[in-house]
Amino acid sequence: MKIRLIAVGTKMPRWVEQGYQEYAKRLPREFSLELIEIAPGNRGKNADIERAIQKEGELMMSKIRSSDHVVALEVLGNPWSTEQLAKQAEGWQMSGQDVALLVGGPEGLAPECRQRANQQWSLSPLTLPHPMVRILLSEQIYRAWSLIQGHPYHR
Ligand SMILES: C[S@@+](CC[C@H](N)C(=O)[O-])C[C@H]1O[C@@H](n2cnc3c(N)ncnc32)[C@H](O)[C@@H]1O
Repeated sequence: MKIRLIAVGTKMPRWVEQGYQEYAKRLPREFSLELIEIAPGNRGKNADIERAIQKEGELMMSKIRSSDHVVALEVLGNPWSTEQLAKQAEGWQMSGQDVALLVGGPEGLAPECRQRANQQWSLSPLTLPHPMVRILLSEQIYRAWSLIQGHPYHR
């Protein structure tokens, strides 16, 4: 199974890239995590925010494959425990589908991306900054893999 993290935001600070890579690089090929960055829409002075979200949504949709199992990261999504996440991940593996995890920009995901999602996953009831979401995701995906494998990382 390949997991693709499709996330709004480019040119992240080094600590974000390092934090994300720290866990993503530990995953094996058969449970790999790949990051696809979506350029944020224009939010400059007098910018049309609706247009920015729409543009992000179009770009994100162009990266999702018709065969993907799509999981939208949402504050109000399902608050899976690590054990529940590991069960979900086993189900994703058994389905034979690749997985697309969607992370939105400052105002969240575009409506068509929300509609395309097969599941919604919440990392916390807190609204998190999207760079931090990437790092938490790579750590939790690695933790779920560790749990499935019986690897000592997850105790
Ligand atoms: C700054 S947040 C957007 C906040 C926006 N008001 C919303 O409700 O979606 C940017 C993105 O990070 C992700 N995100 C933020 N907090 C999250 C959480 N607690 N659980 C899951 N995803 C979260 C979502 O994908 C969101 O679209």
